[in-house]
Amino acid sequence: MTRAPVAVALDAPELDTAARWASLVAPHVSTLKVGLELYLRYGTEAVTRVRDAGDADLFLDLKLHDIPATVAGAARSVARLKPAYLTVHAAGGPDMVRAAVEAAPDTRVAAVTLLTSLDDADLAALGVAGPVPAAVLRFAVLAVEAGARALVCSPREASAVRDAVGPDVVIITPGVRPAGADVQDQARVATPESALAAGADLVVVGRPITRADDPGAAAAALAAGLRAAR
Ligand SMILES: O=C(O)c1cc(=O)[nH]c(=O)n1[C@@H]1O[C@H](COP(=O)(O)O)[C@@H](O)[C@H]1O
Repeated sequence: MTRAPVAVALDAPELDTAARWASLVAPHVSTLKVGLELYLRYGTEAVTRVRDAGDADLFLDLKLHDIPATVAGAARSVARLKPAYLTVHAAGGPDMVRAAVEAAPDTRVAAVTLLTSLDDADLAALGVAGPVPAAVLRFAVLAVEAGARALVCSPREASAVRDAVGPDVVIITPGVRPAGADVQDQARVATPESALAAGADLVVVGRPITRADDPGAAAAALAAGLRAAR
């Protein structure tokens, strides 16, 4: 059975916990995501342990955002780990995105458009021209023109982003919640089924799976829901 196009966000303070989650969910999902919480504490050991725990693609979510030379150096530092995906912030600008792409040729650099925790009021307060869907499209197109082969946006923008960037760019959507689940700090959310229907290739789900009583069962249920919807 093919595994569901889901990246489980292994956001835990302890590597043992993340490795346990990885082994429970990996039979059901395509991708395991190591983010800042784990990587800043454990470094490359986090990647090695998660890989050993679960056979799945590795998504390294470091959200790099700095001047181009610094991001190139950072991307080079982790490129040897050969993650399937590495995130950078599109807001760093096209030169920065290009620097990451060139420094990590064997990895799909994924440009984060606008964090899924932000809404129109946040954009106004930050002085970023909105509304959200227009800003996401702007960042998406700039990042793809700079060489990004993957984009991160919320499911709500996925369809417009797909129309703008074509079929070859991988669209990744966090801000995903099964119907009725607590949205927590996410502002722009949708269900996993509607994210895929809108054109997402990979949905990112963290707490609804990892904080469930049985993360393996939660991942299996989510995967089954996606299969049924397709
Ligand atoms: O790059 C990401 O993965 C990301 C981008 C974004 O805009 N929003 C977002 O939530 N994420 C990540 O996706 C995961 C969402 O986790 P949950 O809210 O627990 O499902 C976290 O690991 C976030 O760091």
